[in-house]
Amino acid sequence: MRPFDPAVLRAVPAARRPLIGLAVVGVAQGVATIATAFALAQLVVAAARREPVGDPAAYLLVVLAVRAVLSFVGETVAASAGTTVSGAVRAQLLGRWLAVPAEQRPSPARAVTLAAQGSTSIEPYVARFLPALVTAAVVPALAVVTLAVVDWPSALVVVLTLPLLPVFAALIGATTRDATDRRWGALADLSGHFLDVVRGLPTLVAYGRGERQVGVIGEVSQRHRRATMATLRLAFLSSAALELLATICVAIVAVTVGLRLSHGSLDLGTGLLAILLAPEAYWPIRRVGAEFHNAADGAAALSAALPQLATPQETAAPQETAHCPTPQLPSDAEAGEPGDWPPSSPGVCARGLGYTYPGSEHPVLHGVELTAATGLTVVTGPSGSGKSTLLELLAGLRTPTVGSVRGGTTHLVTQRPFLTVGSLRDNLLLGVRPLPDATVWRALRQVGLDGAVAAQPEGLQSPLGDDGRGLSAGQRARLVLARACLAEVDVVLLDEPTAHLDDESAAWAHRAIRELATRRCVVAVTHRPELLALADHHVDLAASEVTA
Ligand SMILES: Nc1ncnc2c1ncn2[C@@H]1O[C@H](COP(=O)(O)OP(=O)(O)OP(=O)(O)O)[C@@H](O)[C@H]1O
Repeated sequence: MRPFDPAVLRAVPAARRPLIGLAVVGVAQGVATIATAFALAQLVVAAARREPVGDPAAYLLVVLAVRAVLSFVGETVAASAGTTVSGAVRAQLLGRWLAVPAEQRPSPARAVTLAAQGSTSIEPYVARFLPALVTAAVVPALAVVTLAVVDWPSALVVVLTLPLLPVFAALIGATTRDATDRRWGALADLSGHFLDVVRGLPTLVAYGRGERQVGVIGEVSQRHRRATMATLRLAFLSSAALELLATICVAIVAVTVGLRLSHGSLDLGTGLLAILLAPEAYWPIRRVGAEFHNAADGAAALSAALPQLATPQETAAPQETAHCPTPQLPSDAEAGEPGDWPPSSPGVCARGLGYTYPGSEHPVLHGVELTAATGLTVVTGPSGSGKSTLLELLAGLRTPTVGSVRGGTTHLVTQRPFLTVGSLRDNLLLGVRPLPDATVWRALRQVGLDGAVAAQPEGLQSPLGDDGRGLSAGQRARLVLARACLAEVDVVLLDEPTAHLDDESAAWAHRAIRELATRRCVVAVTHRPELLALADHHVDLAASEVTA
């Protein structure tokens, strides 16, 4: 975890302008700070010597006005930079995770933590810590150079004592890093556990195990609380330590200036300037130390996000590849090289397909051959034989360990299809271009859901809760089947589309799938013999062979 990693500028292009803006304002504020010390010293000297104070006072007012304007601009630029960068990181993370195969994505718990709280914590890091870092880089240097010109003994004291602050800050930072890492680990555990519990809550309640989770979540939360309190204790202690050290250093400068003033070896103006400039050399570094604790989460989140935002890793080359003919059955002679295959060509083809989950030693799929064109291809096999994995490979969500997949655009209906808060219409057209109501009703009719939707007072505009709340499991299954019918893709992949349906609803759905297969390539995983009976092609993963 570095205070600032320039890789951010490469990985998040949207961060460049705001961060450059922060640096420019920071330098201008540094110059204005030094000018204020000069103006104040002049005014005090003029007043002490009973000289006219009009000019120095006007000069001071102008400098203070400039500082006020710069401070306003600085706060505005910092606030906008914070939201811009944190929003850009979140958007880029989500875009990247959607673009890469599942095995290159972080675990759901880590992804949720990084995209939600992690990205949010980047905001204070950019808005508060980075401006402090710029000030710490500019103001002390300007103060020391100015001191060296006007009063070199004071400059010498500052140069000798100033490095103590970063050294202390670095020592404290190293301890904070461990505490922050522990906190992040506890937070990821908490998020992951909470996500699992919320997902499995209906099952846990059904089996009377819901209450037990209260204790488990309580225990994980306590771990997170303890880690947070440890970080806070460190933050308070380190701020106090840096404050004390800086105060002692300024006092040393002040005492030496005072002694020389009383000896008459230093004039009032120079002594005053030295006393005004000395704190300016220390406070920016103190502020960095204080802000670092507020921003430690953001810095940790950014360093965790940066590798994810790096240029896409080369996906592992398949160990062996096989020629994949066009699935426009059945002529191999018509097939070009795989690279010649137009992406929008209907159908999908897998050759010598094998897949091993990361971290596992045993392949789930091995040597699967499948060629599917317009029509219905049914995949069967015992539970755990890799049917869902095969659909994810055909959809391009996973990269085959062995073999190759070629195919047109796909629409995958998983066993846990995504339904979101919104109207029925929104959910039906999710990921589909806007379509007229008549087309939507036709799709609903095909799956036998038109009656239930028409019975709702608001029809297609009827609201739906998160995860399809408001519909039965069977209605949800038919809704996502209707959505698949509306999707303008080459290949529709269905994972047990009628698993939760009664026989009558299943018959509706089977008819809809059969109708869809007259114009699309449909690959359906099922345990239902009725759907198998409608298939044009059959892939049995138990036997790992194709029968027509
Ligand atoms: N994310 C994962 N990481 C590791 N192993 C996994 C993962 N998902 C599935 N598996 C394993 O891969 C195997 C095949 O799983 P898959 O879900 O593809 O089977 P399936 O044939 O669809 O089963 P079912 O008919 O019960 O739905 C199983 O042994 C499962 O434990």
